[in-house]
Amino acid sequence: MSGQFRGQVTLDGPSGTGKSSVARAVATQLGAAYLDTGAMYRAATVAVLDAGVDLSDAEAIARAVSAADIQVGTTADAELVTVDGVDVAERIRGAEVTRTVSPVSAVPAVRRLLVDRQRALVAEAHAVVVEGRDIGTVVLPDATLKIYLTAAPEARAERRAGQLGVTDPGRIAEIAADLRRRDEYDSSRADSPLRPAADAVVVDSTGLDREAVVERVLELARTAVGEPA
Ligand SMILES: Nc1ncnc2c1ncn2[C@@H]1O[C@H](COP(=O)(O)OP(=O)(O)O)[C@@H](O)[C@H]1O
Ligand SMILES: Nc1ccn([C@@H]2O[C@H](COP(=O)(O)OP(=O)(O)O)[C@@H](O)[C@H]2O)c(=O)n1
Repeated sequence: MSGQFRGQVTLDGPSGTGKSSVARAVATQLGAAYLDTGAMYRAATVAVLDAGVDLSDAEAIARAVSAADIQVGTTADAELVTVDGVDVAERIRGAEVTRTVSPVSAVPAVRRLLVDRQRALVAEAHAVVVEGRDIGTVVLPDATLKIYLTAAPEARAERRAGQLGVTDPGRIAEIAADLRRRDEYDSSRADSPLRPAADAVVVDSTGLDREAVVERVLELARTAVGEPA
């Protein structure tokens, strides 16, 4: 970038495609803020689990989320996630939250609440990279650049297994089944389903390493603001 980047870059896509790692690197390179909206839905899930509400009761879920003080950081180099003042950065990555997050995030009142907060956080930044499932379609429909990241299911399961330090083939197959279940849930919900925005650039990361994906997104960002790629 010759000057300072100003604008919004959105990264949506299924689990394990590289959204978080790519978004963080791109934000750092652009000198932009970074928002992990998945961490917000995961933190909301912590609040729901701790409130002990019935997971089939959408109203009770929404009440628990709106009663909680959920804070997330907006810088790429440190993960700050708290619920009612308690650091939950590790807990939100655990199996219990991962299993429960899709039903919680399918509740429309939860989405309204968190989308409002996402827009407020983004409004504070001159440049921002935001990752999630509905950022290009719903949260920031006028973003400067929209990326929809995909990768073959096997690659995604292997990456997630690598991240968790899992090598056992049986466990890798379970991880693949979990990813599939969550993606189906996220793609088929009525409110803000996972899908590419009409004007998103689809980037398939299957045969690319992380650095190549980051470079591709940076090129697209330079082009989007009228600089030579
Ligand atoms: N292009 C890539 N090739 C191989 N591994 C990757 C690539 N992009 C990301 N990874 C790794 O895959 C894992 C999952 O990436 P992550 O960014 O958490 O994905 P997501 O946010 O989409 O779930 C991480 O360990 C990350 O370092
Ligand atoms: N903008 C978003 C971001 C996440 N989510 C939900 O939150 C879950 C966790 O998101 P995440 O980005 O942390 O998930 P991973 O890609 O890291 O597995 C997703 O499976 C969705 O159910 C959402 O509904 N909308």
